[in-house]
Amino acid sequence: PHLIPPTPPPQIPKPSPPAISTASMSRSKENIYPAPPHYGSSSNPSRLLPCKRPLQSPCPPPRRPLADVTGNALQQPGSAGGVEGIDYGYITPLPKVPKSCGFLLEDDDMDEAFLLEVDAICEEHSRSMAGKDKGREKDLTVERGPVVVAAATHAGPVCGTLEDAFWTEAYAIFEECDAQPAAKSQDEELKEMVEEESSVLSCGDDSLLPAVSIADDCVKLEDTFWEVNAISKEHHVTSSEMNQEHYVASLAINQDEIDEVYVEDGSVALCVDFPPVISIAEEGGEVVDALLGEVDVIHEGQVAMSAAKGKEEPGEMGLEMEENEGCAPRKYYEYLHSLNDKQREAACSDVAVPLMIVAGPGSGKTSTMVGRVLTLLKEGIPPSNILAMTFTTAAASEMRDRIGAVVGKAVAKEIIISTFHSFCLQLCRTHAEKLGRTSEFIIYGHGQQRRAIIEAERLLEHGKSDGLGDAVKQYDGDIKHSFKDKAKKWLKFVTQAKSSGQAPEEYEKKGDLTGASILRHYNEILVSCNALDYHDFINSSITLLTKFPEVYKECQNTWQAIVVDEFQDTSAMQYFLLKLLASHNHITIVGDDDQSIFSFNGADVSGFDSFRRDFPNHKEIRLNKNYRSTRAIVEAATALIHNNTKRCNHKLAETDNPSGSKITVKECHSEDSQCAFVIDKIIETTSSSAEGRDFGKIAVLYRRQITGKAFQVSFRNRKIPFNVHGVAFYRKKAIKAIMAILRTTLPGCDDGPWRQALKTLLPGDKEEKKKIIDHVEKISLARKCSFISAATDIFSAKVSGTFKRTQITQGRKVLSTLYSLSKFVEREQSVSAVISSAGNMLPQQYLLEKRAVIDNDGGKLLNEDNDIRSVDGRTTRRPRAPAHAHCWASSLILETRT
Ligand SMILES: Nc1ncnc2c1ncn2[C@@H]1O[C@H](COP(=O)(O)OP(=O)(O)OP(=O)(O)O)[C@@H](O)[C@H]1O
Repeated sequence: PHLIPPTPPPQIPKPSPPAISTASMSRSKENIYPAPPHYGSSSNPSRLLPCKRPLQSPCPPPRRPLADVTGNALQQPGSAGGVEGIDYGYITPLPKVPKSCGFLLEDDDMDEAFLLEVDAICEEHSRSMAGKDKGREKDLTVERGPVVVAAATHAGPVCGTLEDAFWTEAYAIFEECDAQPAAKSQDEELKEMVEEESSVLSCGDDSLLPAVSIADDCVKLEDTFWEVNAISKEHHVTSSEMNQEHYVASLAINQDEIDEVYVEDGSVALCVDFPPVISIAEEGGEVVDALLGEVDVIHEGQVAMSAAKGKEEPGEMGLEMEENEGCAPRKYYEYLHSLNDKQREAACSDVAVPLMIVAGPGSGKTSTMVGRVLTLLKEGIPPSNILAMTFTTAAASEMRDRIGAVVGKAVAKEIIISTFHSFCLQLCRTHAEKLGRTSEFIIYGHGQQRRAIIEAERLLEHGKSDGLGDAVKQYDGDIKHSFKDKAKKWLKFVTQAKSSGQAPEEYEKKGDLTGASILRHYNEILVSCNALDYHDFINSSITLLTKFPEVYKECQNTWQAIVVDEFQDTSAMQYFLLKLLASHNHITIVGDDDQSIFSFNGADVSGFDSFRRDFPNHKEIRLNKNYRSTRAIVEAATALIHNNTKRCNHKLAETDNPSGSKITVKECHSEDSQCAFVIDKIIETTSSSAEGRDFGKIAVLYRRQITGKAFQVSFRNRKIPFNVHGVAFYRKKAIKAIMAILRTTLPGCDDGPWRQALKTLLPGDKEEKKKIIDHVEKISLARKCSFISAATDIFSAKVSGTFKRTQITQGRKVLSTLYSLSKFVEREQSVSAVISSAGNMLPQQYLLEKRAVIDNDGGKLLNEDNDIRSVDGRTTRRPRAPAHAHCWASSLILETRT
């Protein structure tokens, strides 16, 4: 129907075209958070909340004279840009008028008198309308000319003839609506807020619910809206699909038409002069679930952060809630509010000033760091340009979760929260060719490093013996053993050299020619094996930043702010790297020299002094209050640490916590008595617990892996279920074995994986295998050929002076199995199938070391991957090897996928 308002519509300010560039339609990193919207003078911060899904029927309209209603509410196709011939509802810019209980009259002849009459009828009926026939709002008919009613839902206009009964009914509806606000829920309040401050995308088909409503000031359309559109497109949700699914989407709105009502597929949108709000109404169906999720996340972040922009920095106390209430990103300020004064001061201090936070244990440094990152975001630094360095992946994920809780997961996901090593690894992989490697370079762990050291020793020895003629003589068993004996020492030497960034030339200068030569050979071996070790990650990253200006520039542009956790554990080289990355001064370090635990890895607590020296304009804040421990623990720890004469920061730890029970110190004279004491204590504690035995609340910390093993045996014997934390996935024997087997399938695989694969796959006991491998190594060295070609030669022989015939046959079988696997790899597309095959190759007795152990009473003994671990080689129930192999391979497959 052609809709005509009974009175000239009021002057609705025609919004200017959106000041938005097409670039903003893309989800540009720089512009994720648009400028803050103007939120008016609302005094209730909760009203700033975005309306999340679902937005159902709008707020009930107040009773109003018809003329007013029509006068304010109506939109004509002509005036508002609607498309003729399409039945559409209308948008009422609330709160001027009720949103959708308008009366749309479509008769040219309707004049003022008519309207007065209608008003009179309204008036009349307004006195006698107590609850009749509620819920018939969509079936109304009217007598005196066609009237369109957009009833209390967004169902859209319904035509009919005017009659008294109509008004009675209409007012009955109003009454009903008026009654509702009495019991307003939070959702309703929110909904009401949205209605007041937004326009609603409505539709002309009463079978459709409004799906997306966008409000914007129309002068500057927020990027969020375009993000929603982009996501809709990403999810291939078209408006017609949505209609099929009973959705109306915002897709109908085009950038050029944003200042007008636009209609497509029955949907109508109008932008009015209110803050941007997106609300989503959903009605089942999977089509847009992902979309809704994404929109929610973006929206959360957008609202929090766009509101944060433009806010004044919190004052001395960090917060000026009252003043800023109207535009504060609630969660951010709530978060800051949860911090104590010192923590808040640290979190909110000027982002351009280097900041050092010296924080005692349990003093909320993680909480403060989270606050700091939130402030960086608030200051407009895009999340993807913030680099947070932590020392463990667990710390990284905790931090991300905590940030995500405030700004939303999507934003938190964009922040680079990484360990030093994984950050550097990424950098090295990206620029691997500059380091003389390919991006698939191998990472050498401890075992491989040791072998490379032995190799370096041999090369050194070889160099020395070059002039001696019969080189082979040099490589007899004794010399080889001496290489191995010295390997530990040289590995330490190389580690120290690398963690202090020393090159072979520097040792040469100092006159340490042997050290220089070992280091040089070691580095050359790694280059020729396309490998880097853990220390190389840091050193090579420094090389990239210092020798390649383009890499430096790229990093400067990317990492606009850096936050470092556990600063006390940074090594000299890591510190140097930080200094390079943070030449813009946007750096925050958090740490506590009392908690330095990585000195074995080159950690250098003097980093605090270096920071003070290198960033002279820095600000220093100390957090002393312990929230985590009882007073007894805090005092004992303080007393103990006072004995450390090398401390550079003398901090006084305080706590408001209760004193708690006293600490028991028990001196045990053997490992067994220590285990027995601890287990007795556990049993005593759990037996006296009112909640019944809950072993899960007890933790046992031990200093060395070997002690852990003794505990595991004792726990098994005493039938106490336990988990073991701490063995990294890739350090598990089975995983290492599978990885080595897989590596042998790579072209040009070096000796290490072959050696490990043979060790895994050859039958026999440890000694027997060692003998075979040593012999192969000896031959490979003497012939100057690879390990695998020596092994192939040895096992191809029919007879051997060294080995029994069965051993040769077994060796041949292993090589043939590995060869079959490499052929399989060539034709198999599925990585999972390849990993499974490698897993299935592991011999049974090897797997039994890691078999499932079901305790007599059914209790499970679990390690951190929920894989049940044996502790002493005995089993109570032996699973079949293939099933177990599959289990390990599955873990690896999973790991590979992630
Ligand atoms: N201002 C505060 N008010 C109340 N509790 C707090 C406050 N700050 C931190 N906490 C609580 O103290 C505990 C320790 O906080 P957090 O994990 O941030 O400290 P931490 O310094 O990182 O600890 P650690 O030194 O052990 O790594 C947490 O339970 C946290 O909720």
